[in-house]
Amino acid sequence: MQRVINKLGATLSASLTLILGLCATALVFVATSRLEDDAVNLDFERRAALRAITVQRGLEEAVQVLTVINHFFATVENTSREHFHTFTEPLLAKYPYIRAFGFQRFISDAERAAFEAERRKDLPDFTVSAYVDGKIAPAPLRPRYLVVDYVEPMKGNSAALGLDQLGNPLVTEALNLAIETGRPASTTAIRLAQAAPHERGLLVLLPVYRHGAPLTDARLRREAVIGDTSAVFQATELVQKILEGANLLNTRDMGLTVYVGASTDPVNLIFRHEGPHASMGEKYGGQFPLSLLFRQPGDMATSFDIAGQTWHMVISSPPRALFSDHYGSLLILAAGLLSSMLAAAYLRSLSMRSRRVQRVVEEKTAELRHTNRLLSEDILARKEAEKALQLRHQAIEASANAIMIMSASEPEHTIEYVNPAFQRITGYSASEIIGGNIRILEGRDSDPAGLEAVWQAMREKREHNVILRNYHKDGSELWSDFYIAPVRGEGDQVTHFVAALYDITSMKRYEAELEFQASRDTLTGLINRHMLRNNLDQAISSATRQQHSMWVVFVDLDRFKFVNDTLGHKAGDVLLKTIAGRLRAAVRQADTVARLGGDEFIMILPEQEETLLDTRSLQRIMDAVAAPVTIEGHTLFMTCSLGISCYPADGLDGETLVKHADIAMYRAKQTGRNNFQFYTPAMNEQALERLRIEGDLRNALDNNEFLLHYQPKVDLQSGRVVGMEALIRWQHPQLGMVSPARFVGLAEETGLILPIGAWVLRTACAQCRVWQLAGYSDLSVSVNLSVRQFLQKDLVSSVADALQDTGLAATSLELELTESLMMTDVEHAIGILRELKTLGVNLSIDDFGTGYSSLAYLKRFPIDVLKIDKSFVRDITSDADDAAITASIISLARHLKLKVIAEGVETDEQLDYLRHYGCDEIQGYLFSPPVPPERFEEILRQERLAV
Ligand SMILES: Nc1nc2c(ncn2[C@@H]2O[C@@H]3COP(=O)(O)O[C@H]4[C@@H](O)[C@H](n5cnc6c(=O)[nH]c(N)nc65)O[C@@H]4COP(=O)(O)O[C@H]3[C@H]2O)c(=O)[nH]1
Repeated sequence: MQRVINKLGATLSASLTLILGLCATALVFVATSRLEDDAVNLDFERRAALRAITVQRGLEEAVQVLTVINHFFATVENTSREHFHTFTEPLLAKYPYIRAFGFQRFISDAERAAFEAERRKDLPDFTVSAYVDGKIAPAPLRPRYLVVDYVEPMKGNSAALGLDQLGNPLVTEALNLAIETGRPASTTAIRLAQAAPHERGLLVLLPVYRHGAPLTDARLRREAVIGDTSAVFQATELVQKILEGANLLNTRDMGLTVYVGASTDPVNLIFRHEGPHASMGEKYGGQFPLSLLFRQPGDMATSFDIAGQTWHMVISSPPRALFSDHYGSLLILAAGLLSSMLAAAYLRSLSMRSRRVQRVVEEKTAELRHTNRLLSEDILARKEAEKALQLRHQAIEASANAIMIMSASEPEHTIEYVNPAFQRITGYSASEIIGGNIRILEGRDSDPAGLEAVWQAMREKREHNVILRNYHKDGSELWSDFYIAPVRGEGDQVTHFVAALYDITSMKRYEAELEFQASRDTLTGLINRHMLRNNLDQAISSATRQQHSMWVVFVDLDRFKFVNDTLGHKAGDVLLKTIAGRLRAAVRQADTVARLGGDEFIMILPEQEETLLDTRSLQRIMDAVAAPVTIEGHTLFMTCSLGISCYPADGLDGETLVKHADIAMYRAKQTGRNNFQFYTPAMNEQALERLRIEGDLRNALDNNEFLLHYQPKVDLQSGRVVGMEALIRWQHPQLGMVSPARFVGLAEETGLILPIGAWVLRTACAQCRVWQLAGYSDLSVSVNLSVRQFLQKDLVSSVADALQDTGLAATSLELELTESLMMTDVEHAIGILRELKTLGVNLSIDDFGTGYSSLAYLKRFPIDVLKIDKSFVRDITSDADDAAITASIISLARHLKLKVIAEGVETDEQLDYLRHYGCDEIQGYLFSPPVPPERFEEILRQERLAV
């Protein structure tokens, strides 16, 4: 298709070139031929004009000859025939085209005969004659005659003698004109009598006037005219002679026709000089088609007046010598045609050649293009490969991860390349590491198994991924996610290994931090419950391995809730942090201190070779907790209760050990707090029971299972019952009578102590009032207040309500508060106590001496009674310390003007001792245990009876 198009294009191009060439040639040719035409025409015009002017001048000159003859007549009067002959002879010789000179004379008819007669003297045949029917004959009669009188040369013209010219209108017309103008006048071409019939001549007349006659105007001239001189011109010869004389007839390059007259009427034709161009075809010599290419040559026609007669000349253009006239243009045409054709041919051949070349070029181009395409593709592929390589190289260089390339052939897998990140991550520069191997990153804690796995993978030429603990050049830990992969070269041979080392140190640190956080108690920084389990397991494992025993110590702060509720959680947190720090400081480094939550802590104290487990360590713990703590201006005196379980005796797993330590701690709580208790299996039973009764406790109040026992208080001076302490009892459906020691703590933990306490208060008040109304008006009742109750916001109002509702006087009510409760936050306690005192109730400190009561604070408490704890009373007779403490308390109370009462008096010795030291009241089994109301009433009655 392309070829066809090309071929067509070539042909078109050649044709176009030819056409263009021809057009250009034609244009040049036409322009040139026009120039040539113009030149030829100009030449023709010039030559035609030459001929015309030659003829005109020749005729005018000929007429001038007549003028000369006329002048002769005018000047020579009575000119004779001889004169005439003599005068005209040289002129005729000179102007051979003048056929004859003549003199015509006017004669009247009257004069005719005489005249004829006269002339016949010389010329016997002379007659006034005229053409009649084409023949010369005596002129018909007429008034006047213009008779040819003289004629020269006679030879050949003698026939004209005597001819009357007036019979010839042409002559008369010319004569009139000559007279009119005063100038020579010519006839048109006329047949000459003296010439052959076909010959035409001209008769030019110039009037002859009488001598001396005025000739100033036409009339005068008419009057004066006597005849005329004439010249007979043989028109054809005249023109011929004129032209020959000017050498203008020796060429036939142009035709020439001369007419006497204004038109080219053939009648007027007097001369014809044939040119070569009778017709267009002749004109161009059979080159008619070519003649179309040239501008048609025009004939030149010109008219002029000669002796009043219009002459007309037509000069035909000479035949066009196409090849001579248009040599240039034809040459241009030929050259143009030739060159166009040659150009076209050349173009065509060129185009053919060009087509061939083009075809070849196309083929070559296609091949080249194909090759180029392949080359381009190859280059592109190479470039892309290079680009990809460069990109990869740049990516590797820019990689945030350390990348190294190691030899696969070297046994130690020499490092051949490391990227910039390698130095940044490991601290080793390329120059330091290249040539070495990855062992440089290993350290004392590197995972041998992990490293060996990497080397094994390289030996087996496979990829491997492992988390390694490497080391930075500066010795710092460098955790890396290490990935290694073989690089295969030709023949699938492993030539290198590429290793990427993702620095996960910060991630590991973060993990460790998270782990730490996850293992730590956020408040205290101690390990938490979760981590405790691990530590316990490890400690158990260790103890098992070493066959050592181990203690698990459950530490519970006493009265922490009081702090938390009174000072707020913030203060509680500060307290916990302080205690945590103290606990940590109180034990060895190897020991574990964990916080379970709230105010509960677990300590793991493993036995060590050099330091065997000792209860002194427990005391150190308690002492650490007991040191005063000042928070927000409040000085707190905290105590704690410890429960200890021992591995392996009390349990073989962490959970059991903690549980048993908890039970023991609970036991410590039960036994008055601020002490430690070792776990015993019996405690376990109690704990189980505790769990059981906890559920029942919730319904006990609704089921009216509680009741109050009253223990009398006896005034030592009077020996009378002055009051009683209300002590709660739980009549459990299954367990029977349950001691408060078994459920009060639980009630306090569960919050049930509040409704229970309220019930106790109201019941006790009511009972006291009943008994007062029954006649024991001085009777007072004391009620224990738990921590929760003490911290209850509406404590004062609820107490007031109870008093009001029962009708008991406030002074008949004594509220017993524990020493440790008040000492936990003295200021707060003082505030509550003062409020209670506004009601008028009595306040006593229960269990006095068991806590860390500060005497300085004690005097600030608005209390009324100190109650010596039965633990002192119990041993006052056997323990000097207890006796001294008891005596001191009594003394202190007296000093502070407080009533002092001793509880748990069981023996007379105790009673004596107390009495001796001035104790005010006693309470104890010696007089009466706590008893139901009925029994108490009996005691009251018996006493009254005794009195
Ligand atoms: N060994 C011995 N013990 C004697 C003797 N005299 C009295 N007791 C016991 O000593 C305890 C005195 O009560 P507490 O110190 O207030 O100690 C009370 C008190 O703290 C608490 N409690 C009892 N009733 C209530 C109550 O209604 N409310 C509150 N918050 N606590 C109560 O339970 C604790 C124990 O109460 P109880 O078992 O009734 O035990 C009573 C009583 O039975 C004696 O001579 N020898």
